[in-house]
This record gives sequence, structure tokens and C-alpha cells, in this order.
Amino acid sequence: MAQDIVFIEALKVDTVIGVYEWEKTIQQTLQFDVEMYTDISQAAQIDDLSKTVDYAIVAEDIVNLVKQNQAELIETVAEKVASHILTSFPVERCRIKLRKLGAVASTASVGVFIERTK
Ligand SMILES: Nc1nc2c(c(=O)[nH]1)N=C([C@H](O)[C@@H](O)CO)CN2
Repeated sequence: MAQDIVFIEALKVDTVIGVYEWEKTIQQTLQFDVEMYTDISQAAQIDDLSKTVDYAIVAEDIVNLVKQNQAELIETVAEKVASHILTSFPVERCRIKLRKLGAVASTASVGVFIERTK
């Protein structure tokens, strides 16, 4: 199994998210940390982006996915993002930490941390 990781840190996406009615009328910020387990050795050997995971494309996909799929729970969002990454990129395993910023008073952050395997 690949031990290499391509990662994205602190990707922020503004979207409609939440369980309560008042949350469905505002935009809130989700923040993603994503770790994608993939073998980078071939890409490194021949210096070729097409042989690894393009983090810019993944980041763009996450923004589009979140904005196009309105959800109540951050669990739903994290699961969708993980599923997309595993089915669309050469990634064996991914770990996603998803924070909902400013959601709960007096906290540094709240969120979910999931790990999914192909
Ligand atoms: N495990 C979760 N707990 C809560 C969620 C959530 O998505 N997952 N969401 C809410 C509300 O939408 C909250 O963010 C508003 O205060 C509460 N708990």
C-alpha cells in the first residue's frame, strides 16, 4: 500500500450548510484538510504531473461538489468528498478533516474526521 501523501490544507468553501431553518438562508464556511494516499514515485522519477494526483484539480472539484450539493450535516459532505476522490483519482485511501467554522460558540473548531479506503 502507498505511504506517500498528496495533501490539501485549510481549503475554505462558503456554502449553505446546516440542520436548522435559519442556516438554510445564510452562507457558512467549511474548511477541509485532505490527505490522499498515492504512490508518487513514478511522477517524481519522470517529473510528470499526469502520474500523480493534481491537488489543484482536487481542490477545484471539492469547491464545485460542495456548492452543487446542499446538505444539512457535515458528515454528508465529508462522505461525498471522500467518495469522489477515491473514484476519480489514483488514491487508495483518503483522510478528510472537515471543520465548520464559527458553528459553536466558545470552541476552537467543530467537525468530523473520516478515513475511507478504495
Ligand atoms: N455531528 C454533527 N453535529 C451537528 C451538526 C453536524 O453537521 N454534524 N450540525 C449542527 C448544526 O447545523 C450546527 O452547526 C448549528 O449550530 C449541529 N450539530
